[in-house]
Amino acid sequence: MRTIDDINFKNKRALIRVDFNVPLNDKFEITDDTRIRAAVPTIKKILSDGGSVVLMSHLGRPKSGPEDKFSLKHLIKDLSERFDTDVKFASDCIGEEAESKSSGLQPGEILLLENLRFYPEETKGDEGFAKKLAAHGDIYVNDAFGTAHRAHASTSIVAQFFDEKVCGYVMAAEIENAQKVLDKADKPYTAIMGGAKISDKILIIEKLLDKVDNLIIGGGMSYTFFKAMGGDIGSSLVEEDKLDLANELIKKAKEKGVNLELPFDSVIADKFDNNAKTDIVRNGAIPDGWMGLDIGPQAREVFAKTIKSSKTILWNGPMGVFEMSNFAKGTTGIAEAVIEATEKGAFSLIGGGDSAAAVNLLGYGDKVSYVSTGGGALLEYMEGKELPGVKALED
Ligand SMILES: Nc1ncnc2c1ncn2[C@@H]1O[C@H](COP(=O)(O)OP(=O)(O)O)[C@@H](O)[C@H]1O
Ligand SMILES: O=C(OP(=O)(O)O)[C@H](O)COP(=O)(O)O
Repeated sequence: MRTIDDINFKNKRALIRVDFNVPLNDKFEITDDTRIRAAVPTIKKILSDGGSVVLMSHLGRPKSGPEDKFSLKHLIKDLSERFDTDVKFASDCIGEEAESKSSGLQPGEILLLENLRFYPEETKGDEGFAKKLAAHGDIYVNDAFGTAHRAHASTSIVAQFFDEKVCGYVMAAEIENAQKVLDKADKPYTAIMGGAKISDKILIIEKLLDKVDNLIIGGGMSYTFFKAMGGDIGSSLVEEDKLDLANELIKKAKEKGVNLELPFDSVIADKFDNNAKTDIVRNGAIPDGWMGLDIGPQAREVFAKTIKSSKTILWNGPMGVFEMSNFAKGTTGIAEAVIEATEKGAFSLIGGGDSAAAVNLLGYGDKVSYVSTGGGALLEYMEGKELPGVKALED
């Protein structure tokens, strides 16, 4: 795959697909800038060549058109400070305003486009929409590893409109690092999955069962499994149409001799609030009106033991709603076990927007082997899949 180092960007406009899907608090402040920080060297190389930069990204999962909370305008101040320049902004990613701003860019200037997902055409991979995006640049750069598993207009379809298409430094480094584990994972190999994007990530489990010795499932992901086994989960997060698949996966794990660990207990709450009333109960026995928001103390202990005896660890998805301090113990406990294993020589790979945020928030970012900007993308790569965002650069 060609990289930005193969190109001199002098007087060229680079259209860069970045993954600036960063967590924001209720004041729209960035709470973890890992994904932005990661993209800085790519942007700086292009600017120092004498080129200009058009940045495009999604933020969150807007359902129907523009929504203020998903606007990329919230990132302008951070980017302007970071690059010590007035980053320009187009309040629509396509159309006259955006085109006039991108065509008027001077060397050294940066333009940020509004959230691509304000158009359903983005996730549908619409060719007409991709062509309009392509008009913003002379060279296409994909540096959005975190979104490389999506065959969307800006991550994959757009590439066909460029003679020059290359990957940025984030993409190159992520692939190189993930490849190392894919080629040789020392055993015992343990995958830890959690988080909230159940419908996406549960599909990855089957393939991972061929690779790992232990599979730990915690966080929001676990309740679909408990419901599938006939347990009571109250109003915990669940993916109703994945119950059969969950049972199937439990069976397959047994057949393949993989040690599947689900959390024995949960910290439950009577509402989705840090100040909610809480209790600790056995999983599968959550009363109506209560929801599981973190793994419980017994689960922490059992999971930690497995993790500490592992030689390769792949973790995506927090064990609970770590953003609220009362539901962060599970994620903290697991992070500490991962660090202990790493200190004893294990290779630990942690990925995902929120997982990276959790690890950095705890100040553990430099104590694990590698923090990836991708969660779903990393898991799909580790399952052996070709990522559409990477394939589009090779075609
Ligand atoms: N039990 C739970 N109930 C609801 N949300 C949860 C639960 N456990 C974890 N989460 C949420 O999952 C989110 C992260 O999920 P996900 O996007 O899949 O991870 P990542 O971004 O690391 O790939 C976090 O915001 C966290 O609050
Ligand atoms: O946050 C992301 O993925 P992740 O939650 O797997 O880390 C990426 O920005 C992709 O977002 P998407 O899962 O809404 O396509």
